[in-house]
Amino acid sequence: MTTAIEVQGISKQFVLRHTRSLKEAFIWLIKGRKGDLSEKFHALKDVDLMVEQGETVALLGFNGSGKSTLLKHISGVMIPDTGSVRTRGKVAGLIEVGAGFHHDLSGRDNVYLNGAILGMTEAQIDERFESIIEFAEIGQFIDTEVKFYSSGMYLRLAFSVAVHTNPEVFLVDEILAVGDEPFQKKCIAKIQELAAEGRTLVVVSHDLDLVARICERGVVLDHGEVTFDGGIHEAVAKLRGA
Ligand SMILES: Nc1ncnc2c1ncn2[C@@H]1O[C@H](COP(=O)(O)OP(=O)(O)OP(=O)(O)O)[C@@H](O)[C@H]1O
Repeated sequence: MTTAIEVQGISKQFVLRHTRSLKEAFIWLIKGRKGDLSEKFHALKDVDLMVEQGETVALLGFNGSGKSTLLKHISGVMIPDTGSVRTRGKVAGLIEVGAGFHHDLSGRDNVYLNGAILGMTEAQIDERFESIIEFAEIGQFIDTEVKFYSSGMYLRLAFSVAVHTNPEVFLVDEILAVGDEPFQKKCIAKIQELAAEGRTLVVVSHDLDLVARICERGVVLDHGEVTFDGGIHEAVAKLRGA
């Protein structure tokens, strides 16, 4: 088996409070700048995660447990303080929906811009363009600036571009909640199709019934630590406190 994602001992700290009162800063100065003036906390603590090619994994946990932070490390948009992340093959992430979109450009231009950011050549985008707008069902709005799109339209186009990059590893963060029901069904079907083709999938979602349908493995995070890693049904049961 080939490893698609290898996360080894990663930790990530965030600064809780950047600003301090003058008094606090003064005391800190006269005490010889001892300690750290900013308050920090660990969003991820020594997390290990090995995912084999073709595995479908759900990252589960309560709000603030570190799921999105871990996904951002896998996608490469965040760098860990310690530890390492390695991925094999093309990774496409639907993490911050339409993050690569430019508001003042049309849907069409954004398909090219976003497609290029996600590693497609112009010729590949030309070839897949019709299929991208067809899947997104954007139709006549393709030449409208995306700042006038509804959040659902934005999502459709972003999702469509991402799936058309033919990623080996597909990362999805809670985006399925944004679209309407028919589009959600279509996205889920597409995700299942990618999984059936042997693509690697990592999904973050609070919809436990949905992830149980899509994923085989569940990784539960709690305060930045992995507390369970195993079968999806057991992971869901753990989270539900069963
Ligand atoms: N850029 C950042 N700067 C400071 N704190 C951050 C940053 N990103 C995330 N955090 C904090 O890290 C913790 C973990 O956040 P994360 O978004 O990974 O949680 P999550 O498990 O995805 O939560 P949710 O289910 O609410 O989406 C939270 O307390 C969050 O406030």
